[in-house]
Amino acid sequence: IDARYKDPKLSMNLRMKILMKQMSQQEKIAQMAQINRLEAEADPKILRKYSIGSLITAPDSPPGGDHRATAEQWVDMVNGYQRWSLSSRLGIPMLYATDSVHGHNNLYRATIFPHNVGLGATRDPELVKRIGAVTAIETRATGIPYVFAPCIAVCRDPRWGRCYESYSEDHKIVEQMTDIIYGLQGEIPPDSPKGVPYVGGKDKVAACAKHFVGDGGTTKGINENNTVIDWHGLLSIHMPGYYHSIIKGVSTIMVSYSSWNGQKMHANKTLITHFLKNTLKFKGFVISDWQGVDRITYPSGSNYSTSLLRAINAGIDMVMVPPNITEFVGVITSHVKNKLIPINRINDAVRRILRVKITLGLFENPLADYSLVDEIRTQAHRHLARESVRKSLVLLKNGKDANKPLIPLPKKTSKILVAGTHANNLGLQCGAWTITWQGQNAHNLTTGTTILNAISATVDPSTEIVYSENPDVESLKNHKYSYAVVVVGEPTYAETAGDNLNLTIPEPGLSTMMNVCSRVKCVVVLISGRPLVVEPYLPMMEALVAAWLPGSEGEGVADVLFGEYGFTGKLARTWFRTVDQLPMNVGDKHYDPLFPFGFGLTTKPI
Ligand SMILES: OC[C@@H]1[C@@H](O)[C@H](O)[C@@H](O)c2nc(CNc3ccccc3)cn21
Repeated sequence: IDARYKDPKLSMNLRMKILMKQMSQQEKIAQMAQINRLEAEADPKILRKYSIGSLITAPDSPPGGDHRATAEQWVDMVNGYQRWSLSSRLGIPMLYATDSVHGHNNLYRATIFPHNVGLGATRDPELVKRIGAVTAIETRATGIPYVFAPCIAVCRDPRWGRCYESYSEDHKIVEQMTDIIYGLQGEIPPDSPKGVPYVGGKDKVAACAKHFVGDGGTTKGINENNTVIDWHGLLSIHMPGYYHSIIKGVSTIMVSYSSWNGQKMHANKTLITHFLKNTLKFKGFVISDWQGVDRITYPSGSNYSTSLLRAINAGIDMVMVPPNITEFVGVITSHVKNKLIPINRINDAVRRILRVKITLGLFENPLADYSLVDEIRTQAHRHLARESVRKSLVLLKNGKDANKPLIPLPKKTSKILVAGTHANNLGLQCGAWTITWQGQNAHNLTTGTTILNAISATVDPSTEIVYSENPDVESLKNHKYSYAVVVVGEPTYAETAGDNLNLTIPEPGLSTMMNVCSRVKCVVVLISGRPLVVEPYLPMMEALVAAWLPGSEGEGVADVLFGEYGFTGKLARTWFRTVDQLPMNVGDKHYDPLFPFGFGLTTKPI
């Protein structure tokens, strides 16, 4: 074995050449697989037998299945797999991946940031870059060098279950927010060749711009469905985020489950190879989504061999969770033998994968250590998340009489009511992709500060706080509350589970809001992944705040409610009146929103 490919003193191209020359065809093909870590857990020897390219922490599979696993346990788990990979013939390190889409959200105690819908409302790319840097540190602290972020979808219909993963309906905001890549990967040096992946250091991670392309433009927001739009529309709305990500050195790009004008993206050679690789000169690797190859056919997996042939020839370099590694290698080997997949397609894919691994320094530092575990959930990280929450909240109404604003709320008063399902529930305020894929309606899902905790910590000690998730009408008669904070909103949801055609405020939150606000001067804090139907209830609200999915640092909500800081957030999404107006986006000819794109009342800090 000529092991000089492990020598960081050699050039990237020389190292790749030396390595590829020695790789068997089977070892090349196995590099194109990203297997579910549970497959390797069941039979770790496959990591020695095949030179498997990558492993994924499928959502809901923390170390030992323990959702409260410590950072050290994550490091030990990742290193365990890596040692098996290093014991393979050529010892090519595997690339371990996870979804850190709003902080390292699979890690218990990690700092959880607002989901992208809130970050778009901050209009602050510099803030988002800092969020990327913290996310990289907390992810690397667990030994993981690759994340499936940022999602740069341009959500054009809030009925889409993933709309909260999109920064905005306006591609210009999405383009700006690709600055998160500088935080995740490090700032690409100015003399770097365009389109080439860049990762700058052991506290940085390889990023993944997703989901290519048009994921946010499907009909009625139906997840994984069809995006009907002409070439100009696709290029001007859904594509610009990818130019900007590539210029900023993004290492990988994930393909969308959706179709463009009836053609599955996972089989679209024109867009993946001719446009992304040849026209935009993207030099990192293209990865499928989970079973995205299987879903080329309906039912999923009904003709895996054909799906795999079409996906690889379309230009996909790495396949996320093939059914099993043996079949994956077998099927592709036979397609190559039968001249259905050209060997230079395999070589192109492997070169791209190795380029990212070498850029990451994975060969010289394949094993992680505990050196960053004390960087998790530091005060500095919590303060950044709290700042993000403050800047993401949008004040939509402040006073039935605009001359008598309710916010900033007085800290010192006799008695206040805090009500609502979302007032004291960390799981609900973080949303999905938190500890578990779908998230959980659980108070102590992870560590953090609920909105109730934050209010209690902010008001004057002499102020009495009454907390009731859903106060009964009796208790509201002859009340003595100076005002009420009513925190209600959506359940947690991910992907198709979040598709919703009516977008009403769910019960019991709606009733709680009506019971309280018809009797007590109230500010409603809406915890949601998108705009919801509020027009009929506006008159009874004294004030209304869109808080989106703020994450673990609930103090950011109290900070602006009580005037520690002023409201500055601006809508990054049009707030419709009724769902039959949808889709309705800024710039449309017929535009009659309840609150327009860019709307947001401001307040002065006290
Ligand atoms: O988690 C990996 C990817 C994620 O990065 C994509 O954005 C998303 O489309 C996506 N969906 C799944 C499928 N969901 C799943 C949930 C729990 C266990 C296994 C798979 C995986 N992934």
